Amino acid sequence: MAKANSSDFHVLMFSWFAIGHMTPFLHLANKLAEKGHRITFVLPRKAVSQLEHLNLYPDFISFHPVTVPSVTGLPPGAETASDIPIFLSHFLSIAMDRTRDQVENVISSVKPNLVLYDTAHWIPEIAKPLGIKTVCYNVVCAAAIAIVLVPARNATRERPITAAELAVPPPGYPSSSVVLRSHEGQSLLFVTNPFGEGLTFYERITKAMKNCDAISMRTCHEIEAKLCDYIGSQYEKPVLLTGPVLPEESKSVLDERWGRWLAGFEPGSVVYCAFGSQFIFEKPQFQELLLGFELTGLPFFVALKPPLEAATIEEALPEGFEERVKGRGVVWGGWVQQPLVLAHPSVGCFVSHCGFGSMWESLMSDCQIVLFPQLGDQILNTRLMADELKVAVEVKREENGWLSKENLREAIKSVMDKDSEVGKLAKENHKKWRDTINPEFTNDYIDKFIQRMHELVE
Ligand SMILES: O=c1ccn([C@@H]2O[C@H](COP(=O)(O)OP(=O)(O)O[C@H]3OC[C@@H](O)[C@H](O)[C@H]3O)[C@@H](O)[C@H]2O)c(=O)[nH]1
Ligand SMILES: [O-]c1cc(O)cc2[o+]c(-c3ccc(O)cc3)c(O[C@@H]3O[C@H](CO)[C@@H](O)[C@H](O)[C@H]3O)cc12
Repeated sequence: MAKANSSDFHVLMFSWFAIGHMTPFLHLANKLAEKGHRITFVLPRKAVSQLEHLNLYPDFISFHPVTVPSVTGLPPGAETASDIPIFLSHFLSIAMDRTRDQVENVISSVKPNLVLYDTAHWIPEIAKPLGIKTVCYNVVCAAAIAIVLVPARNATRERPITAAELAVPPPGYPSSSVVLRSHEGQSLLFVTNPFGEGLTFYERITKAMKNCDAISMRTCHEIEAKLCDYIGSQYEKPVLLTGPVLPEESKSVLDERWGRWLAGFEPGSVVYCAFGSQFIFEKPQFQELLLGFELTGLPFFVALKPPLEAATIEEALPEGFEERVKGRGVVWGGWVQQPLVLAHPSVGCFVSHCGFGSMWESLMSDCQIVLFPQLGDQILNTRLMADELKVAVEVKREENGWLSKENLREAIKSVMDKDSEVGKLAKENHKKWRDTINPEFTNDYIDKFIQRMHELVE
């Protein structure tokens, strides 16, 4: 490929069919577009309308929809991970692989300078013969890759990884604090389960990283330097960091009904809770969580999917809950504009699963942060936030993983009570990090990333 300036540099993006992946890819597309690059963003048809409002540069970023084929095991109409329970992700990855011909056609006709992708391990097989460079862009923390998705683990289908193995980091892993506690290895056992035809999750992601020209990550040296270096040495590849990549502006305003409701409370008093685009609670845990919010006595705004055993939020609420919290608590089963909710002056606390997207959004907000991680990578994000940066509090679990309403209340109180030492410390540390990750800092990361991306294609 010929040398290209920003104005004629064309990037094609193709990420895992999940809102938690496509959203950070699109944030990066916006930053590249801001500096004159053109982007073709290939994504499931249905996701176009879900993400359109985040496209800040429609003249530079074109969405190219692909048709997600029907696959046995995948519910009809499912196109992204939000449409399915997590245990069906394997079928979605089969569907993703079956879009290969469509993706190949777009790549051949667009002839981008570079393809940025994740999960679709076959992208380099298409791009390389056309002389197009590829970058595998990871939107989970570096720790989540380094702890299991590296050649040093040498996991195979025939010899699935065990919880005991996962309790010990791989040889050379450079952190003693961002690790899994003994029972937490369980949450990563899925990596040697099938994830696409003839492949495990481990094989798929390690292949995606082995075949690319460079690995990229949505993180920064200031938080994960050693882990990024470890990944670079494991794969023997250059590692390009993009930094946190969050939009500074938004095209939308907060829905009037939430804006009006939140405005009825004191500044910094409302507790907001959300668990990302995929996670679904079981009903008993869902109800206990709500009872925990009730116990705090604080106003709260909970945005969660209805639990597994219920079709609607209303039918899943604890007995008498609605009357008891009337006027100070809302439980909403649909999508909310999370970044705008976090930016609302009345919101003072964010209770989350610590998905990587929510992690960065919480770090950039003014809110106190309470974490209750559910899946493997979220546990490591929580270690970063609560143990390394000390900006958040993790809710204590019972031995069996259960979150009690009392423990949730304690965690929230510990950051929201004016006189709490824990709360003061978290607030101070949080402020330091928010000040560090300022627009100049994030812009420098993007400039460096762009420079290295251009060097790669020269
Ligand atoms: O109601 C909602 C829920 C979520 N969101 C947005 O959806 C995104 C969710 O992404 P998260 O990474 O936090 O969480 P998800 O669980 O959806 O993502 C998943 O895939 C990406 C990984 O990095 C995460 O760690 C993993 O949990 C965030 O940007 C959040 O602001 C909303 O805007 N409204
Ligand atoms: O839970 C996870 C623990 C871990 O150590 C690593 C990952 O990595 C990824 C990942 C996915 C795709 C990539 O290209 C790179 C990394 C994880 O992603 C989540 O996997 C789920 C699989 O069931 C999927 O449903 C979800 O949408 C992905 O965000 C998780 C871990």
